[in-house]
Amino acid sequence: MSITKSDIKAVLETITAPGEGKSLMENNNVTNINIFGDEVMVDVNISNPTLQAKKKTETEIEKAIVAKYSTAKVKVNLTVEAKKKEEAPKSNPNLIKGEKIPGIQNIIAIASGKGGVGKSTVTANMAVTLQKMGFKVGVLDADVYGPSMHIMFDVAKAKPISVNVDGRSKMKPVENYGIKLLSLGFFTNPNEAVIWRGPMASKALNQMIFDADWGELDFLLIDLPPGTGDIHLSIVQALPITGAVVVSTPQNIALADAKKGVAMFQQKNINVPVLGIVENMSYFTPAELPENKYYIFGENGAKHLAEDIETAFLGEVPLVQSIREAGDVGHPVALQEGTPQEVAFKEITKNMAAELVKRNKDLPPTEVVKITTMSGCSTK
Ligand SMILES: Nc1ncnc2c1ncn2[C@@H]1O[C@H](COP(=O)(O)OP(=O)(O)OP(=O)(O)O)[C@@H](O)[C@H]1O
Repeated sequence: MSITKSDIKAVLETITAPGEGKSLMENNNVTNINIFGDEVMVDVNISNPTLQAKKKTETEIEKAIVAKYSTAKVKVNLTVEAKKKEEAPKSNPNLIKGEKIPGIQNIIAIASGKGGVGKSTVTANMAVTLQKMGFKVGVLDADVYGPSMHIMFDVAKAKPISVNVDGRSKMKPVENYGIKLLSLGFFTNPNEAVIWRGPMASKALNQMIFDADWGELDFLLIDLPPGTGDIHLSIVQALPITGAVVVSTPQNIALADAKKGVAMFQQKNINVPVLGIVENMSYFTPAELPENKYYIFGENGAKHLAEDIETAFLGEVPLVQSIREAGDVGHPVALQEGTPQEVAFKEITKNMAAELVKRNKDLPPTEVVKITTMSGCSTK
């Protein structure tokens, strides 16, 4: 039986180049196919210049064709050419346009300048609240320093399985409380310290986004690592983020770092809209004195910061024991009904969604940020 071009096209329909999101055929990566008897020559152009991406694409093409047509002698001519950047609209010269990830409507990054301010707690509870509002929600734990989302969702021992989607093998997110979750924590040994460098982290995250079976999502929340270093730039560089939420306590030292976090997203070459600031641990309320408020870390600090830097203030979360306990046992407080904590997260989430609607009306989609000169994050 002789091999035809349409046979080869059908095989190439099942392969995706790393980071492209669509099959080689759908994405117009295949520029030419020539067949002489058993010899099959495929010309492919991809936009990811890493050696790994090139090797992976070549090998997958060869393997897939030979698996179907065992006598085929396959030659892949692979070239790399970054896709041309669309011009930003004239009225908004600083904005970067971009491509969305198929099936995922909004990617929200949750960040904090300082560590331990409750970024993961806010992410988990915002995810639960969005799910209760009827949205389809996914969470990606990108905290390279200490992933915790698998614990907060009570799936610490789970491992994502591999599933076949349209002939392609994909990672299936673990699900609990109706929320899909992928975490770097699923792939690391809890007893071993893992040092992720920027390019490694963004590669792992790329896979967790593009090679995962997220299905249709209204929201994908990304729990970023604390801080504003190179690793953040690598992550932001790898993903088309719709908007960012910055979490801070009212304490001066945390606020100074939160300001840096906001500034990072607002950098000209990153340009991710900041949807607002959440103030966590605003005041302490003991369970036995629910009317009392003790402003341990200062009062209204994040509210004032939001005013200063003209960013929305999304709301405050009190410091209460039940929030910590709920996180530890893997049952976020937002799952409760009618408690002050649940109401606080509902308010914050509604405000975030309102800011997002404004953002989506006013701005074009954010492009995967392209940074070429930043030291230590040479992922491209
Ligand atoms: N409002 C709150 N009330 C009580 N405990 C809280 C509150 N917010 C967070 N915590 C607790 O504080 C600790 C740190 O919170 P969390 O892990 O969410 O912070 P983080 O900013 O994500 O930390 P990291 O910098 O390690 O990523 C956790 O034990 C959490 O349960």
